[in-house]
Amino acid sequence: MTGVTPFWNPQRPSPMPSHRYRNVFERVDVPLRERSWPDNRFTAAPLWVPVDLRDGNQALAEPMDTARKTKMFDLFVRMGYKEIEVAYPSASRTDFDFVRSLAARQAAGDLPEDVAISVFTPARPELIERTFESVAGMSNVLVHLYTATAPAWRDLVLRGSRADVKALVADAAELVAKLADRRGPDAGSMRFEFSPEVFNLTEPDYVLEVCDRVTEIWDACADRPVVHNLPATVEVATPNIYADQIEYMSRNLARREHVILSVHPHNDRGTGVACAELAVLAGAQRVEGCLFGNGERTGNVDLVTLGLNLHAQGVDPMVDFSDIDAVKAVVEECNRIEVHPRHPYGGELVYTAFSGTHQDAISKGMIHHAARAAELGVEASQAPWDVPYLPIDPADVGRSYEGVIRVNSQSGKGGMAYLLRTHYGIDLPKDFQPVFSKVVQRATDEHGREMEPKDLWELFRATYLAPGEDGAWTLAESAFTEPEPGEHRVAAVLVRADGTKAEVAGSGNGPLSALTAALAEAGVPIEVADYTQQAVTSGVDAAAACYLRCRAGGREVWGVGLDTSVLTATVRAALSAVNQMFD
Ligand SMILES: CC(=O)SCCNC(=O)CCNC(=O)[C@H](O)C(C)(C)COP(=O)(O)OP(=O)(O)OC[C@H]1O[C@@H](n2cnc3c(N)ncnc32)[C@H](O)[C@@H]1OP(=O)(O)O
Ligand SMILES: CC(C)C(=O)C(=O)O
Ligand SMILES: [Mg+2]
Repeated sequence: MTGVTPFWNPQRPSPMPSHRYRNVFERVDVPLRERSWPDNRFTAAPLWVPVDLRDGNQALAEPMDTARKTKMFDLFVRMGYKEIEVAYPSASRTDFDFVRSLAARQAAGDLPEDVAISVFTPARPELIERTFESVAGMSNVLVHLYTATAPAWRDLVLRGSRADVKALVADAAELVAKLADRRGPDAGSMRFEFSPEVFNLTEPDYVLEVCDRVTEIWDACADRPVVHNLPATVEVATPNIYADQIEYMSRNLARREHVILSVHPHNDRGTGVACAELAVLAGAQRVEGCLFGNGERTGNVDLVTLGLNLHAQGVDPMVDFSDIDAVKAVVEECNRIEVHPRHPYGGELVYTAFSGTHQDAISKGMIHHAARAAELGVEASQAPWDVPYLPIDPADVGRSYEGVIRVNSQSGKGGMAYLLRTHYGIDLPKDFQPVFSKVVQRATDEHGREMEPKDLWELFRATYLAPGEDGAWTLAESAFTEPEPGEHRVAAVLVRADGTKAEVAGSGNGPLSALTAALAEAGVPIEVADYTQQAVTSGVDAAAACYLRCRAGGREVWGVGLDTSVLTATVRAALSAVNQMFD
């Protein structure tokens, strides 16, 4: 991209001082000229590690107490996470005590043996020692050591040269190894993780050197592989750059077969998920993140989105999201932060269409899906999913179809027809849908609000059913007979709009034509252009629905009747039309 504005682009320079920031290429040059990640594909889930109880927790205005931490930890276990970062034990008594509470639970056999407990520490001897105290007696522990390695952090925060920072890390790694040895042969198993904080802004040759030194100190081997976790602590570049950085490390790390390559993207540019996904394609085997993306500033990468992105591509995420709302409720309660209604997969509105064309497509897609499941002889929940505009079946994550279509002024006929069909068992004839849709549009334009299914039903009832049931023109008495096969007669008392009565009779080749003949005799002639009768299977208290497209005096109206008997539904539909025509 050049800075020259082409003739077709009328945009002008903004008043913002963009020149103050450096392009990432000036800061990190990854010596990778050919990459394999663009051609790689997902075939299996990486190891997911939730860091909500440490990284997410450190970003909360009110950090979690033991009760909230326990609730979230138990959720992770239920969901199937096998490695959980639980605390920064040297940071606070709360964090330390929480680890001790897990130690007690582990001793009591109340923690699954295959769940590793990770604790986080900076490269400061007294804090490392405190961290080891917190996990005394525990097994299946991961000690996670970190130090920033990027130039600005070396110069401004740690105030040391490349060699100084490497020595700081090496000393800390040695202390970790020593304290682990001191636990003795009977102590439970312990593994190690190292994070060069701000990896993504660190010179590739230097970060490789630091990581390799740690690998050596911790003597990475088949029995005790080392985790190297490469964070995008502050996201600064497009995801392809991060992928290049990860592929470079994956290709060049020493004892690669004994290194578990992990990533830890944050979301400052809003591309944390893309970074994590490309990093996995580039060789990462493990991903740290938080549920719904809580974390410092714009958050850690979102493990819900990552997991369900895999699910949506046919790859098992190996973590249970089948009750997403239960997961969300715990996360919201523990973090005291609400999940946005548009949040991928878990937001309240993400399986909902308000717009007409989307609703039409979803409605058709759902009918097709049900038919396909029947054809294959499988449950709808097991049939291949191809419903337009819904990347996954909401039922996979425990959502009902209730909110999939919601009607407002942006909606069309498909949406309201879907709601009447699914909530009230009423399947409006195709030609009738645009007619009622106009009525709905008028109402939504007027009040500007959403129409819930019950509002829609009320509008339908008031517009079409009420005129046939208690409109101004009524049939006081009626007797339908069939003296000969195919010859139908009706004798009735019609009460006119002004309250006067007329005795009328009519005959025809069916009850409806007999009735229209009688109505014509009474001065309310309607010509039936279309007749649709339908069984109602659920929703309303009626077995039959009748729809009549009627004409009179150059006008056309639809009469609708519902009843347990087909004949009464037909009579009501005719009166519905009469009352709309002759009001
Ligand atoms: C990217 C990340 O998420 S990193 C994790 C960040 N998380 C947190 O900070 C939450 C918990 N932290 C805390 O509660 C506190 O910071 C504590 C208890 C750990 C330490 O508190 P304090 O001793 O008061 O130190 P403070 O927080 O000011 O830390 C700054 C000092 O640590 C040093 N430091 C920071 N990170 C590291 C590290 N990874 N390794 C070694 N030293 C470090 C700094 O250079 C600075 O040293 P200086 O005082 O010599 O200049
Ligand atoms: C893994 C640690 C150091 C971290 O949270 C980060 O760098 O974002
Ligand atoms: Mg982080």
